[in-house]
Amino acid sequence: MIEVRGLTKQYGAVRAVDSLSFDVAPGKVTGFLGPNGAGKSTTMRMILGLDRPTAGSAAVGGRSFATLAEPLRAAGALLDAGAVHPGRSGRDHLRVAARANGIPLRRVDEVVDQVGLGPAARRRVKGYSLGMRQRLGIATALLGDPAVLLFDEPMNGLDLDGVRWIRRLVRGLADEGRTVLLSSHLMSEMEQTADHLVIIGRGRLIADASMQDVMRGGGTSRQVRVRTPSVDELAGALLRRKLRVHPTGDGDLLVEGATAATVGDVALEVGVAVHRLAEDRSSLEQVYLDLTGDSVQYRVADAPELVRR
Ligand SMILES: Nc1ncnc2c1ncn2[C@@H]1O[C@H](COP(=O)(O)OP(=O)(O)OP(=O)(O)O)[C@@H](O)[C@H]1O
Repeated sequence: MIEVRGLTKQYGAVRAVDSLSFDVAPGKVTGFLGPNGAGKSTTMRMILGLDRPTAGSAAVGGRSFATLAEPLRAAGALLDAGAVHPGRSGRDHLRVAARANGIPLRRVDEVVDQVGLGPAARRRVKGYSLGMRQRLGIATALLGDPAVLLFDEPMNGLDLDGVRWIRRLVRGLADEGRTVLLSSHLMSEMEQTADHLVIIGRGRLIADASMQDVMRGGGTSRQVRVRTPSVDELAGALLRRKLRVHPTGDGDLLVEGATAATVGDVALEVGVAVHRLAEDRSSLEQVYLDLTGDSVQYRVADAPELVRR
């Protein structure tokens, strides 16, 4: 469990993180989203005790991370995959980290296997591709077998196989009951991976809700596509019910702000045949753009159910 309460970070004139409060629950993948500069990395660094908050607090497993003697056992993190001594082999890097944290050295080979670093573990980090650095960073995070994991953009630099691997890895870690906080700007990946979302903008909380609720909250752009041989009749009936209807180029109708059930019921009432009926689900990307766009303030006010407190 991660508990963030009133967390604030001021850098000179810039308020990078502004009174942020949220929990990251165990057994789930929590996606951490926000535009560039929103304060995600700063928040993660404060959770890990790497940056001192201007105000507020963050606790990992009920304790302030900075006070933990062997932090890698409490929480593992991938923050900056470049932050490894380039002259060391991956394996040596892991051995140093294990020793410093009282972790048995046999864990080194276990995590090397787990992340699929293979023989590359014995080569100098200097020659690693970005993908290999990401795997090494993740191996370091897993070393202490921690209950809490923070991954900042772990998919960066990975090819499709690597991205799929991360998806399975974080899912597996959450299914084992661990707390997983994952930031990524890859919306389609987030949509497939996260159970819960914390979305921030300009250092402030925009949404803290399940993926389902966030997607429902984006329901303003929900529309239904319907195909009928009686286009005019159905369009007329829908318009009489104050629904907005647009013909598509290929003979279907798009009905805004309605569910498939509503459109189906209207068709039944007026006795017209329906050959196809489908809800166009908004993508997380669209919902995210709506939430983090310039109208953020209004959207939040419009959708208070997306912020738990
Ligand atoms: N050490 C620092 N000194 C001054 N300003 C900083 C420092 N670190 C971050 N900032 C500023 O704080 C704000 C939040 O940055 P942060 O890196 O946390 O955002 P982010 O959401 O992680 O963005 P990105 O997705 O681009 O990594 C930005 O305006 C950034 O310029």
